[in-house]
Amino acid sequence: METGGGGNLTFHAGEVTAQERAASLGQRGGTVWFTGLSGSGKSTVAVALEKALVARGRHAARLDGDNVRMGLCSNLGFSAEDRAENIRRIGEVAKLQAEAGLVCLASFVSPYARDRDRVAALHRGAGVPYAEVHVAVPLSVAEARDPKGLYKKARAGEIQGFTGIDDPYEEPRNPDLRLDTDTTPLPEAVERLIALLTDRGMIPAA
Ligand SMILES: Nc1ncnc2c1ncn2[C@@H]1O[C@H](COP(=O)(O)OS(=O)(=O)O)[C@@H](OP(=O)(O)O)[C@H]1O
Ligand SMILES: Nc1ncnc2c1ncn2[C@@H]1O[C@H](COP(=O)(O)OP(=O)(O)O)[C@@H](O)[C@H]1O
Repeated sequence: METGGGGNLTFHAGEVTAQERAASLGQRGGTVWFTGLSGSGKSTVAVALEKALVARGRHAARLDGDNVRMGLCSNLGFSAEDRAENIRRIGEVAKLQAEAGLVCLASFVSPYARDRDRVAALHRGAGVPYAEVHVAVPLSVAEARDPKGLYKKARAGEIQGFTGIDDPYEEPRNPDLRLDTDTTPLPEAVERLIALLTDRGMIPAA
């Protein structure tokens, strides 16, 4: 894999172990990757989970599609190549946050399984806890919600390559959790996520 630096880079390790960091912070941290159609509820669920975690004295941070595309990824569009680069960059940032001991909540459409699998492999290769959550609703539900009016624009031909309309969404084959937000109320989704985070050792049991 191209690593940049013309082969002249050497990783500089720190002297704080993951165990020492976890003891200092009171949690191990990790990445929760939310994937799903626009309007499926990724951001809504991540915001509620972050609030619940912080209320419990846990350390969490969010990375969110629109927000990241306003800064770190402002040079990227929505072609398959740009989406791959978007997810690659965010995967690296999520891993850095998780290695620093945060519970990183990453909410991205991330429609391609290959891009998601790379992020999962990046974390697993470094021994960083990771969970993939499919925030799932039928397209008809996402389109009826249309919180930003984007489906309407896509149907009118004002946006091309919109996921679910004229661009693919590859459903996760084996997610760690599937949340059907048309039938799962938000508080129940948060409870199930806290149980998942605890099970994966990202946060200690209450
Ligand atoms: N063509 C197209 N397809 C999908 N989504 C689009 C598109 N154009 C703009 N938007 C808005 O951008 C948000 C998705 O950005 P992501 O970074 O999550 O996309 S991706 O993971 O790189 O596919 C997405 O945000 P969410 O609605 O929060 O998912 C949309 O608001
Ligand atoms: N149980 C639920 N969980 C999450 N969102 C829900 C739920 N029920 C209704 N919604 C609504 O669905 C919309 C989801 O929008 P958003 O969170 O921005 O989705 P995404 O980040 O996936 O694009 C919001 O308007 C939210 O209020």
